[in-house]
Amino acid sequence: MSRDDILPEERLPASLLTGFLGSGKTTLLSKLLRQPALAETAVVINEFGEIGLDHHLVENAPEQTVLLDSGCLCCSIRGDLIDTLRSLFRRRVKGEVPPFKRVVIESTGLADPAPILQTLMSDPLLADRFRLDGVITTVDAVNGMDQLDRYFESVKQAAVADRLVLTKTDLATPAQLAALRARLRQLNPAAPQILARQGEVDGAALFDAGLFNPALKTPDVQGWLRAEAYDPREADEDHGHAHHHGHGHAHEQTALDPNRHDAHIRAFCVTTERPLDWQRFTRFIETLIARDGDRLLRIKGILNVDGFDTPVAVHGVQHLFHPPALLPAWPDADRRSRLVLIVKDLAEPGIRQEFSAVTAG
Ligand SMILES: Nc1nc2c(ncn2[C@@H]2O[C@H](COP(=O)(O)OP(=O)(O)OP(=O)(O)O)[C@@H](O)[C@H]2O)c(=O)[nH]1
Repeated sequence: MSRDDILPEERLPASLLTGFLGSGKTTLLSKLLRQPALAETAVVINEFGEIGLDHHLVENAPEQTVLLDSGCLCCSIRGDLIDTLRSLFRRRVKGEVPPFKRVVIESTGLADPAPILQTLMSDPLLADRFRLDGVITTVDAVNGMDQLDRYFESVKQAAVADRLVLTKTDLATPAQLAALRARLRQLNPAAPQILARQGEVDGAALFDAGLFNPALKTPDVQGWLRAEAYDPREADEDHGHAHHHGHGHAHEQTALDPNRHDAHIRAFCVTTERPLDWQRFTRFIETLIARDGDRLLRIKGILNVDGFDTPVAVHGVQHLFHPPALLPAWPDADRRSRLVLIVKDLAEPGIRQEFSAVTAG
């Protein structure tokens, strides 16, 4: 790892828009694309049922939209996604498509987000040209509860989100909305919950969720990591645009109903004040990946590494880790290493213990 590993900011941001079948992805996207700030956006759509609406969207933005129609994004067509994104970039360079500044990949409602994220991270050409801006997950305010109960994919999509958009809020009762929000906050404490009606939301709340914020021209560690959201003392605080009336509903993950899929997911943050020995940290991560890679839905972190004046950012999805990036500066006076983990069927205390061992004298 060296300064050469600093991620180039000029790569195009790519957002993954996911969410259960019929949860309002296309409605949201078609409204978003009408916002001036998102005018220069290319869209890659994975068709899977409900063709009519998606075609409507394609008609709205013919040159910037590429349709992937070979089935479910998460299984066989990873190669297609690679080819599509590569070709989109080539066409952009040749001037065959408008010079888009960001990409949104709309996945099928049944997709597991992990392979899509891995594709962006692992294909060398794509990783040179695109950077993951964030995962945006739509959750139906009326049917979301039931979908979370019944489909583990739906839980996963919500758990790994950087932004949660609660759709169809015009149809939900206040009680439905409050219950869903509390559940989502427990599942994913860090993601701001944005309320949408007929796809109307402020695009600024959904994009630029990544580590590199072009507007700030500097890494936005807080916005990306949101490590404080995992602190139990902060758990009742309002995140993002959420308004809830803290009656103690979101704090302790221990209260999870064991019969729910949610009980398989843990989202937590491990921290340490002591600078980390890079080799020991690497061993810790490598062991974790080798043993539990399938269960690491997402890891993000900022590390204070012994011998480095500035922090190192790490980001991984399951077995795949992005090359660590040495950032130009610490964002503030807080020099603690912070590692956020979203895991499935992995015991939090065990990981905490292993992480402490990395930092033990
Ligand atoms: N009342 C109401 N209806 C909505 C809202 N958002 C979406 N819908 C409707 O819900 C249905 C599904 O919306 P889509 O945008 O097609 O959902 P999707 O997630 O793209 O669906 P798939 O591509 O099939 O997974 C459509 O009939 C939309 O008009 C909303 O905020 N309020």
